[in-house]
Amino acid sequence: MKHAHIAFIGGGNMATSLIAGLVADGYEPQRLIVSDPVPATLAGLRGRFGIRTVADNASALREADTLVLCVKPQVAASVCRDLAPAISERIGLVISVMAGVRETAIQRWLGAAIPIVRAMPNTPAMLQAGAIGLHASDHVSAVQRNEAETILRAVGMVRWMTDEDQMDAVTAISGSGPAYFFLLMESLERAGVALGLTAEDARLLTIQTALGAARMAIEGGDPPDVLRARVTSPGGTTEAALKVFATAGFGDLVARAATAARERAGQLSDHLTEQS
Ligand SMILES: NC(=O)C1=CN([C@@H]2O[C@H](COP(=O)(O)OP(=O)(O)OC[C@H]3O[C@@H](n4cnc5c(N)ncnc54)[C@H](O)[C@@H]3O)[C@@H](O)[C@H]2O)C=CC1
Ligand SMILES: O=C(O)[C@@H]1CCC=N1
Repeated sequence: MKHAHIAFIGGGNMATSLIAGLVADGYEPQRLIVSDPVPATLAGLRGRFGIRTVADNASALREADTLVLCVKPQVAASVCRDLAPAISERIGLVISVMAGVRETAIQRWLGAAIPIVRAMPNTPAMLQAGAIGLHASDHVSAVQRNEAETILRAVGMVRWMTDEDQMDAVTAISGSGPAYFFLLMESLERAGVALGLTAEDARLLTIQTALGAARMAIEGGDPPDVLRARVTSPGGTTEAALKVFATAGFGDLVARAATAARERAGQLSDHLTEQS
């Protein structure tokens, strides 16, 4: 399949992750263009990937047939309104990765009846190990869904959501999720140092353990509770540690954290929907 010409509006962390994944997947860099107001950001992207860059958003659209909105939700309205006059019929698809920004709001700001697919990737997309939730409304055709899926599949595993509200849950679980695992790694590493390991040993043992556990969960076919039980010898060390987690309400804490993330996505959405 011939690759789309993709224009990324905003060249920050998420755009960089997506571009890294697409280039690694064989996308021709010349088919990718990024606009961002920060010259150093553009220079970094050019140097790293050999893609094209521009400082103003409208000129990024000149040759593009697909637009990927990668700016912060807080500037979504002004960026989309400024883009509106540059939207032509050649743009067949808009993909938004913005957390908590509804399709109807994007449609309204762009002022054009243009097919919009919402995507919620995460930063492991840069290693093509992303977890991505997608949602499209009924008026997005199968061909357009397929195109969005092809782009996002280049950077990870894709799951379609039937209800746009579920995108806030995806944001809370996998969009923000890498940060939760990094927090656990940081804490385990610190604990290792407190228990007498060198900083280097604590870090390497922690991250290799995270990789090994993730690979077992993905490749082994057994669910995490079965894998956990296998590590936990009766009366042993793991049981002693897990009792501390259970007593402190670890499961509830994780649920509360995820709920806070989902509520924040909802707040962003309510706030942005009010902007005309
Ligand atoms: N970082 C993450 O893990 C994830 C982020 N997202 C979403 O991706 C979007 C971008 O987030 P990040 O990349 O993390 O933020 P970021 O701050 O790294 O990138 C945003 C970029 O937009 C640029 N920008 C600011 N104003 C602009 C304008 N008027 N026109 C064009 N570019 C402009 C900034 O210079 C910056 O490079 C957000 O909406 C966020 O909700 C979604 C999934 C995961
Ligand atoms: O923290 C955020 O708002 C974005 C969305 C998901 C990950 N990062």
